[in-house]
Amino acid sequence: MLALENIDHCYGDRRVLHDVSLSVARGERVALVGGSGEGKSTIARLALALERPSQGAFKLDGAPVGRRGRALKTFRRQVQGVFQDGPGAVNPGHTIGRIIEEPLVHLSRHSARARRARVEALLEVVKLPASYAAYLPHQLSGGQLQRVCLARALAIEPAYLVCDEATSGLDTVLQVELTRFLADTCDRTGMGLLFITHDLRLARRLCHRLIAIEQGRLVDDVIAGAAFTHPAARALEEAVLPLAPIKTAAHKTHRAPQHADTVV
Ligand SMILES: Nc1ncnc2c1ncn2[C@@H]1O[C@H](COP(=O)(O)OP(=O)(O)OP(=O)(O)O)[C@@H](O)[C@H]1O
Repeated sequence: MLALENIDHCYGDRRVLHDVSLSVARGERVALVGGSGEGKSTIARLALALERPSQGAFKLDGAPVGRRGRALKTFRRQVQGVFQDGPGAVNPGHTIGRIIEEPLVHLSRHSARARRARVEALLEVVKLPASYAAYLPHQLSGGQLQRVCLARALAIEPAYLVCDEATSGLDTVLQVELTRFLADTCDRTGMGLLFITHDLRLARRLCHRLIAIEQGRLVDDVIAGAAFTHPAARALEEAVLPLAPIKTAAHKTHRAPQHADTVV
């Protein structure tokens, strides 16, 4: 179990998280949803031990997470993350193959040959040609780099994965394929997933449980099939864009040309 317990978090004298308690069990897929600036990425950074909470406990399998050295390395072997900013998350001077291989070098005992085979398999998983292993990051699109970051995070088969808007830069077909792959991985390996997103539909499709955050407070926690009850969470649900075009005054005055208007 990856668990944040009664977390308060401050930047300077500004408190951005208030008494947050959130846990992800092995094999469980939990979505954290909320609007912009509500505290989702802060929770992602805390869950990945990239920052330490101002107050409260952070535990992995019941034990407090170590702050440095071997304890932190053990944590990194178990918990990996993917953020939205693909280009910012990779070394621009390293090849794609080296980037994906990196956690295997530091956190596993794979031989060089086994690492190369794993890189190839991971590229296939994220729908990139094996030849991309030799490319540099600037030769890939933002969405392709996003997939490289996902491959890197999955390389050591972590026990938990934290995705912060990790599929947001991808087209819908790829999003569906990769979320299906993530779900399969969780079922197959028992990986726990904390999936942070603005996209409620994606969250409901992928996750067992949905947690809503507003102004640094967790305000709702429901199973995927159930409706939210808190007004802020319901507002997220209702804020889905309608399929019809938005009607403006200009729509009314600028009538689209009818067949009869057209001079042939
Ligand atoms: N390093 C920082 N220093 C100061 N304030 C910060 C820092 N990081 C985040 N904040 C503040 O914490 C609050 C929560 O930010 P956070 O990035 O966690 O929100 P979010 O829900 O992930 O937003 P978005 O969906 O827009 O990425 C915001 O008010 C933000 O300004």
